[in-house]
Amino acid sequence: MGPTSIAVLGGGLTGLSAAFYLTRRFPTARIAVYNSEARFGGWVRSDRVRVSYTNHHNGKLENADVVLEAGPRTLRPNARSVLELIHLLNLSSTLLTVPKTSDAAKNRFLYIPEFGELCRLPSAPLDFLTWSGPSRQNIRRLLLSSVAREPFKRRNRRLGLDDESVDDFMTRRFGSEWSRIFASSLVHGIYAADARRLSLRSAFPSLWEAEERGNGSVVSGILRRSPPLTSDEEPASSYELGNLADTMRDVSVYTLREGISTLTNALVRYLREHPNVYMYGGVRITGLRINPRSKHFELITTAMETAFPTHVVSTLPLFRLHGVLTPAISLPHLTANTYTSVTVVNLVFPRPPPSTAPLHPEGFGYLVPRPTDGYFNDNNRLGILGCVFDSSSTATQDSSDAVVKMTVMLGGPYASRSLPQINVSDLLSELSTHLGRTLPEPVLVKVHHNQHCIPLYSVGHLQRMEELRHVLASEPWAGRMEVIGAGVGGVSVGDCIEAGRNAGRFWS
Ligand SMILES: C=Cc1c2[nH]c(c1C)Cc1[nH]c(c(CCC(=O)O)c1C)Cc1[nH]c(c(C)c1CCC(=O)O)Cc1[nH]c(c(C)c1C=C)C2
Repeated sequence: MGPTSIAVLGGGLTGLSAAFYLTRRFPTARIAVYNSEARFGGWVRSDRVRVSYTNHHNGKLENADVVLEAGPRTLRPNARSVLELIHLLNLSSTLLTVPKTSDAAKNRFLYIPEFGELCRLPSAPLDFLTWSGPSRQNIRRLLLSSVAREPFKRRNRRLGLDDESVDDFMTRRFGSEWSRIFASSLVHGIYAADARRLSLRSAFPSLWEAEERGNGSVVSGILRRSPPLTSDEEPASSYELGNLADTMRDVSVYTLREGISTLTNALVRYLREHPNVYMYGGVRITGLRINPRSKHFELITTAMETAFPTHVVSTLPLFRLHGVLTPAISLPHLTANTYTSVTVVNLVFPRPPPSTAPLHPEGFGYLVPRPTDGYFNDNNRLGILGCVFDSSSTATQDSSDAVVKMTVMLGGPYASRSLPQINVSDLLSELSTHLGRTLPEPVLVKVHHNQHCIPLYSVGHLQRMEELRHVLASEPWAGRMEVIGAGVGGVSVGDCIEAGRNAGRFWS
């Protein structure tokens, strides 16, 4: 029987996207979205904030309205699911794009404490010829020697190995120093996690495939032409993009005028206006069971009588779903992964006059690799994972360019340091060391502690999720409940929306 009443558990990006596409797929079904917080949107949180301060150079009172993000801040144009949603929700006019040729797109930095300065990463192979900066020899040695030697290294994947950590994979192919510096930084920027614990096949499946394609060499595999679409990939033509494919030509990243929340707010508006959709904000799920005789779902919440949906889409973090299931119907592997917590600190500074040095080089920002002796030493006291130079890419959101905004991310694998209490003067002093200049007093500091915001896919995650899907397809679930979202299959905005887009695809 097709769904007549669908419960969507979770009102973050995945839950809202799922509800949106379910209204299109099952226009007559009753759809209820349950969100534990009164505010929908989950980790996506953009705020427009007014800052007022006295300009010390001319004594004038200055005002600026700036958009600050507590979660994702820029989007990549290759995620078609995001573009489709922007098109379908009529948000194209709010797009702000960053061209591939801009400094924000080309200049990415690492802060490697041993080198004591920001090191720009090459953005193209020919960059090595014109590359400048005091650390270039060190980076060139590290980057080039390992990458150039890799194709000549013998195949060294152990027979029968079906997953390993990102760090083990990178060390095997490129060496331990390369892995510690580059792989750990990349993993900090995406997963805010320890590369020694993250599953390569879940986080970077294309590298695993490249190694196979390159007969053991990742570099050769990348240089070889990619295979055609795999059977579970959607052809580009199945997305309704309007003219967004053209708009996104030569775009590196993009955002929306009022920030990424523009998307979640528009979804909430659409769903609230839809007659068959019921939005329950500030309502927690406390229990989910299946009546053994009728086989109907029984959903117990903090707000209302028990609900009896015919179908359920759970977008809850897996450990939360585990907490609401009765033991009789518990599902496998829901507690196998831990979730990472990230403290996000938005900083707004007055822009220094043009005659003085800028606060930071133009660019995307920088990442800090794992310290040589791990996460529990004193080299990175505050547990800084990286810093984004927001003004380089999203200044067009703001009412004035008299201010500079940046965001520092802390915590993740430095677990014990990701505490909500941040000592701002310690933070500024550490950032000043990274940037090689003394930062002025910020005119605004905003701290968000994102507790358990990103799942850490441990080795074997893909296999475990396959087993979970298998159990959900059999009795008593019989395919009537789907478990989707960042906890299962991909942490990016595109992955979350894609998962929502596919919700209920096989219900008829
Ligand atoms: C709250 C902090 C987050 C950290 N990672 C993510 C969030 C929301 C999720 C994430 N970040 C990136 C990706 C890659 C795919 C994508 O959709 O772009 C994902 C899933 C990459 C990324 N990391 C940072 C930025 C600004 C971007 C996007 C732009 C780009 O790749 O050019 C910065 C950053 N994020 C985190 C840290 C520690 C960090 C540090 C500078 C954790």
